[in-house]
Amino acid sequence: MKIIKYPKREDWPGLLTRPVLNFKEIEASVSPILEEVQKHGDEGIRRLAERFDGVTLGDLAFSNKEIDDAEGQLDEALKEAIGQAYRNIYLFHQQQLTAPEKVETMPGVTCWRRSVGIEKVGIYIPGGTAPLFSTVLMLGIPAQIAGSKEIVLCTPSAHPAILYAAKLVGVTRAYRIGGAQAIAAMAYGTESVPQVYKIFGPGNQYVMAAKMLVSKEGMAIDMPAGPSEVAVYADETAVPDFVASDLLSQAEHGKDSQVLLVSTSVSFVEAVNRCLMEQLEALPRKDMASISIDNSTAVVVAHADEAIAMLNEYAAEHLILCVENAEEVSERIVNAGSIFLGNYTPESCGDYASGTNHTLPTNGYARAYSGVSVDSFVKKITVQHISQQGLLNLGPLVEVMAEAESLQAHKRAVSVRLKQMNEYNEK
Ligand SMILES: NC(=O)c1ccc[n+]([C@@H]2O[C@H](COP(=O)([O-])OP(=O)(O)OC[C@H]3O[C@@H](n4cnc5c(N)ncnc54)[C@H](O)[C@@H]3O)[C@@H](O)[C@H]2O)c1
Ligand SMILES: N[C@H](CO)Cc1c[nH]c[nH+]1
Ligand SMILES: [Zn+2]
Repeated sequence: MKIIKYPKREDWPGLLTRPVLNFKEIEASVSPILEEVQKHGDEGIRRLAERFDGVTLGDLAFSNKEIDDAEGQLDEALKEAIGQAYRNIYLFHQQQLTAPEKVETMPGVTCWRRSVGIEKVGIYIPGGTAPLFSTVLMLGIPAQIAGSKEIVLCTPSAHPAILYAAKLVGVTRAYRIGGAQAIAAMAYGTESVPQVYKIFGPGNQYVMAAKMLVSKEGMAIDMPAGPSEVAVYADETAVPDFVASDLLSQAEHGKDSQVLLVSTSVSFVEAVNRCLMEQLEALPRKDMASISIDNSTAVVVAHADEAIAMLNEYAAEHLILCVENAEEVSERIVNAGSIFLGNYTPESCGDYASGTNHTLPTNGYARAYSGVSVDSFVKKITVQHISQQGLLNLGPLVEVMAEAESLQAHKRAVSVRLKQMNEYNEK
């Protein structure tokens, strides 16, 4: 792990830049993929799957039989774990649905908002390096709670746990399509894949770039959720072995994942680094090969205030606070996707089963975006009702405002009603 001690303030931006993402280059390779699907539909998808996944696709959709048979291929312990994760995630997300409250802004003028599930949603489930069936729960459960009628799933992996989870969350159609071509299929629609109204889900840099490109063309997306990352802020109350394990857990997502440790203690950082090396060496050879710590950095700062300023500038997807008074410190964090407090709250628990959502903004987007929630799957429609008395109260001031904007037809829509009410009252 690279260790940087007491960097100058002006060096922070360079230090905190996610090093591997060059959006211009990635977009240039993703644009032709989108075009191929737009022009050639299913055939384009098949060609791209051969090229990028090395597979020859027959039917693009998983059959009902494949989905039904998936359950039989999972052992009981995994099914039970998925079941408990489902219940925790459901419980946490269900609280996010709030009942509409009617507000009387003036006597006789009532306004409220209704939440309506987006009817057709597309969820992308990463499966290039690992079959992330937990993501099916993270996207499917809020879609279910929101009341989305059509849930289309795309993934490059045919792992039975993905298909089993898809059935649990009520996916209507599932397709064996991965990468940017999956995003294109759901954005434009093809002979087999229906076009959706909003696309959700994390993925590698190609998937994330594809989502951003189709969003420029008007497709709604949840957020830019690319390669996973974690920042840990730890002091001497933290356990170096635990911190090292958290850093490795996100480095495991791929070579483009970045992990960052911030601390005010040089000796603590060095202890974490030793643990990191020991843990890496203890891994079986095949796992060792898949974890890269090339993008791991530890920064030692002089003061807690500086650490908090740095973390707010970095805006991590996941932020673990293993410091004294972690909850108080968390109140000072304004940019992060999801925060984990204390020595016994590993990020892995949020990744799978504590209840919160693991689809979160990466690459600094946590400055402006939230992670996925039920809100991401609903539209809020405002409704209002004005009684005759309400129009008598509100109408005259609308007439004044419309007149001032030189919009006579707007004014008339009020005047015609006020006039009718006056005539009626005079009779
Ligand atoms: N931010 C989040 O909330 C979050 C959550 C879970 C996972 N993730 C991230 O999701 C990612 C999963 O990545 P993955 O690769 O395992 O699976 P993936 O499903 O995202 O991508 C695999 C697909 O990428 C395409 N591809 C591969 N090489 C390509 C190339 N050179 N050009 C164009 N397309 C190419 C292939 O078609 C393949 O099907 C990881 O980076 C992980 O960190 C993020
Ligand atoms: N850490 C990933 C991004 O939040 C989610 C995940 C899925 N499986 C394991 N981890
Ligand atoms: Zn993870």
